[in-house]
Amino acid sequence: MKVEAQEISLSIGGKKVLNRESICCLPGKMSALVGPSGCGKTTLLNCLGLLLPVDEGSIFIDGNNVTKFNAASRRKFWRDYAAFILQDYGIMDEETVAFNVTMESSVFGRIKGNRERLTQVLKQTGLQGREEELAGHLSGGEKQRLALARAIYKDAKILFVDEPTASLDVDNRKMVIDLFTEFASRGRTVIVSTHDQEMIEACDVLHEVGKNNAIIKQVSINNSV
Ligand SMILES: Nc1ncnc2c1ncn2[C@@H]1O[C@H](COP(=O)(O)OP(=O)(O)OP(=O)(O)O)[C@@H](O)[C@H]1O
Repeated sequence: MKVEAQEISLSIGGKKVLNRESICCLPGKMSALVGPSGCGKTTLLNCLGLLLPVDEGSIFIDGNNVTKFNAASRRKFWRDYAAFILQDYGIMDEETVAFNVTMESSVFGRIKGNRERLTQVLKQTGLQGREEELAGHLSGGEKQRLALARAIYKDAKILFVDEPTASLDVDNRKMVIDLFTEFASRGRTVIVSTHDQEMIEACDVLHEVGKNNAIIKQVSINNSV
């Protein structure tokens, strides 16, 4: 799905965080939001994912203006089309790893959801065999990979990602970048806020936030899915 912002502005606490920012994120591509700390990457990502309202400008999903979506429409968008990997990971510490991925409770100790797929995504994210562990017992990097496992399990059309490699070592960072690349290669839209040079190099489009909509690198639009 195509995710587009046209000249969006947002002030928070009297400070203009986004100033007429425009961006177009295409399906099948990884789009990076880059720039120095505090330039508004997370804020822009949250606006694109309809987690934050904008003061001015418009957001379009596949050409539909979703700027004024009400709460029910936003919830439907999040449920049916979006997956988020945000800085707090959105992990439920009191629940098991399996629940955090499938979002379905186990019944009498039996894991619900697609068991085969669960096993597959946990393997892909290096969390194999840890289905029954409490998520609260995982390290920061493991929680980050758990959030990734949930997003892959859901196989959402659009993946919104904030600093996905921040707590990861070299091997896990490569694994995460490869997973996003594979996700995009299947026609998914990946939008990632990042400082990570390796992640940036793997992206198809770099959008420098707060710099008059500067696109530093852009793949040929003709190649888009
Ligand atoms: N809820 C908030 N209340 C007050 N100020 C905020 C809030 N959210 C963001 N800001 C401010 O907006 C600016 C942009 O923040 P944002 O988190 O989007 O930047 P960023 O580019 O993602 O930074 P980083 O790379 O450090 O994560 C910052 O100056 C920040 O202090």
